[in-house]
Order: sequence, then structure tokens, then C-alpha cells
Amino acid sequence: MRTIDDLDVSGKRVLVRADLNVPLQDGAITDDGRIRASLPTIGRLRERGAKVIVCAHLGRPKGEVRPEFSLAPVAARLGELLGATVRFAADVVGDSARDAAAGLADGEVALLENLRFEAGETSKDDAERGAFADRLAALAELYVGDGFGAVHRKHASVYDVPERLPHAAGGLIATEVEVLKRLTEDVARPYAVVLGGSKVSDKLGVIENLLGKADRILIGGGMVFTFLKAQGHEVGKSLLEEDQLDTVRGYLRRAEESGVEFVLPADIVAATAFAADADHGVVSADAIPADRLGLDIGPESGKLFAERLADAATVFWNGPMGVFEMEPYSHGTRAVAQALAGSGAFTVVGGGDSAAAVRQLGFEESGFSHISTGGGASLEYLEGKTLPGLQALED
Ligand SMILES: Nc1ncnc2c1ncn2[C@@H]1O[C@H](COP(=O)(O)OP(=O)(O)OP(=O)(O)O)[C@@H](O)[C@H]1O
Ligand SMILES: O=C(O)[C@H](O)COP(=O)(O)O
Repeated sequence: MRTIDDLDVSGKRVLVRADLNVPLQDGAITDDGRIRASLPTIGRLRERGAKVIVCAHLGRPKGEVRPEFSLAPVAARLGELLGATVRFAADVVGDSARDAAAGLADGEVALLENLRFEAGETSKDDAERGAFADRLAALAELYVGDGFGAVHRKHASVYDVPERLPHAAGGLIATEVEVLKRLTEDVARPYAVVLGGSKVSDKLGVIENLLGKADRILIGGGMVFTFLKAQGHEVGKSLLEEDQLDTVRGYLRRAEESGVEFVLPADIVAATAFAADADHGVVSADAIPADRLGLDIGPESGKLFAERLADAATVFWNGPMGVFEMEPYSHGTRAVAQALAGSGAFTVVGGGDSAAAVRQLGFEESGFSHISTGGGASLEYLEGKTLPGLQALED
């Protein structure tokens, strides 16, 4: 892959695809890790006299303009961190974006509005995606892919634009790939993978491949309930992927046959509603009441997970163990972070919310070998899949 130092960027308009998908609460950014991670590449391009046009997505607004998903707060934070004005375009490829791009002086930065306000960005239809990519590419002369967290998406800004412009990989992608490669080569064993979070349908499939690689797979977060149900337990109102039950039963069977250990929670913190002040309590994992939903793994599970991680030489962790944003449901995530912090194992934490959780719960980043900006992206990388955003930069 070419790097930005291989491109002659001076005086040129450079479109940078970053992953600025940060957690927001009431319009305020609760963790700016992904914005910080984008700074070295943007900074390097500015130093070299580029006119930098940053594009990114926030959440999943599904092709509609939804103000709660605006990147405006991200533009403000990016400006603060850069110590420079960031022109914010109120649209993605419209008049505002064209004006912002055209008005940049060398070394200046603009941020376009949320790419996913445009249906073309995520379209599965090549022609629709391509038409949007044409308009995006027209804003710039060069393209830099730096949004590692989104490289697993075959989206216009990730996959199609680099087909249309001379391109290179930014520093973040290069660093992430370098570290994650270590997990695909000679991994020190036992190798444990901890999976949680809420993007259950996205991430269940990853297990298929991990069964041939990891020694232990620990399941927490929203994924737990599809496993518990597959084992014949009721899960109340918890997150459930009904259509994945057979697949999960297959995973459990194959794990047993191949000697991979699945570690499932023994207890669950179940609440009457998805709220911090809802009535909640610890229940056995096989006895979740019908009117409750599981929002964290319980204290026994926290201990069990810590114990199953204690002798691991390599650990990859994606997805919080519970709804850590609300204090009553943060303890499972804290238990796993505690077990890994400074453990001496090679520990990689991946994902926007997972990394945010570690920081918000007060753990030092230095306690982990690597904190990746990619959740789904790093999982798919570990699966050995061809990632559209990396493939596009290699061509
Ligand atoms: N039991 C649960 N029910 C509902 N949501 C849950 C549960 N456990 C965890 N979560 C939520 O999962 C979210 C994070 O999931 P996600 O899969 O997006 O992880 P991630 O680290 O951000 O990875 P990625 O970068 O791929 O998005 C958190 O906001 C958390 O509140
Ligand atoms: O949070 C992430 O994992 C990336 O920003 C990608 O977001 P997505 O899962 O909505 O495509």
C-alpha cells in the first residue's frame, strides 16, 4: 500500500476518509478517541500543504438527513484538537460541500456532513453507490483512506472513491494493520477472544472462523442471549437474534468437537427497562424473568471471565459486556478490563465503544498492548477476510 508520503499533496485537495463514529449523549461527545486517532494523518497532510477534506459517518441514519446524527459536534471537537478552524459543510456533496472544498487554502481543513445522510454511500447497488462516489470524488484530486473502523464496509467513501482517485493509506490504517497482523500469525497460546456489544448479527458470523483459531471464546454483552436461548433458556425481553439460533447451536456443537472452550455467563443483571433507574437485579443466566432484559453479565460471571483470562497469553476483546454507559450495568465490562489491564498478555481491545468503555471506566490505555479503533473491522481482519477498504487501497 502507498502511504501519504508517496503522494505529492502540496496545494492539492485531498479527501480523507476517517472513522469519526464517536459515542454521543444528548449531542455531546462522550469519548473522542476516534477523533484523536485521526489527528496524525490530518496533521501530516496539513504540514505538507494539502487542502484537507475530511469525510466520515456517524451512526446509522440510513440515507436520511437526521439532525441527531450530524457531524457538527465532531467538527467543533476536531477543530479544538487541531488548534485550527475546521470548516463544516452542511451537506455531503451539495453546494455547501463544494464551497467548503473550493474555499480551502493550503493546510486548511474541512469536514463534510455525515456520509450516511446520502443513500448512495451504503447502497448495495453498484451503480447507485458509484454515482454517489463520482460526486464525492469530484470534490478532490487525491484520496487517503484512514478510517480503519470502517474498512470492512463496501461503502462508496471506503471502496468506490479510491477507484476514482490516486490514493494512499493514512497512518492509522498502517498502524492498525501492523498490530493486528500479529494476531493472525504466530499467536502465543492460550488465545482467548472476548466478544460482546450490541451489533450481534454483524459479529456472530465471526465466531465461525474463530473456532479454528482461538482456544477460548468468552461471550458477554447483547450476544449472550442468543446463546442462552440456543441452550434452551428463556431470555425475557433481552436482545435476541431469533434467526441465528440454529447457527449458534452449530457453533456450540463444533466447539465441543474441536476442544474450543465457550465461556458463557453464569448470571445476568436483568432490568425491567433499558434505563439506569429501572428496577434491576442479578438473576441466574438460566432464569431470566419474562418481563426483564439482560443488560450486563453478573458478578459471578465477572469472576469467571477473569479466571478464564488469567492464564491467557493473547487476548482480543471486542464489545462491552453490558450497557456500560449506565453505571448499574458497567460492572461486567469493568471486570474484564480489570482482568486484562497490565496482565502481561498480548492484549488488544477493539471497537469504538469498547475503547471508550475502557477509558471511561478509568483504565490507562498503557495497560493494554493495543487499543484498536476498529471493532467489526478488526474482527473481520482477524477472520482473514478481504476487507473492501484495504483492498481498494492496495489496487
Ligand atoms: N446486554 C446488552 N443489551 C443491549 N446493548 C448492549 C448490551 N451489552 C452491551 N450493549 C451495548 O453495546 C454497545 C457497543 O456495541 P458494539 O458492537 O457497537 O461495540 P463496539 O466496541 O463499538 O464495536 P464497533 O466498533 O464494531 O461498533 C454499547 O453501546 C453497549 O451499551
Ligand atoms: O463503529 C464502527 O464499528 C465503525 O464506525 C463502523 O460503523 P458501522 O458498524 O455502523 O458500519
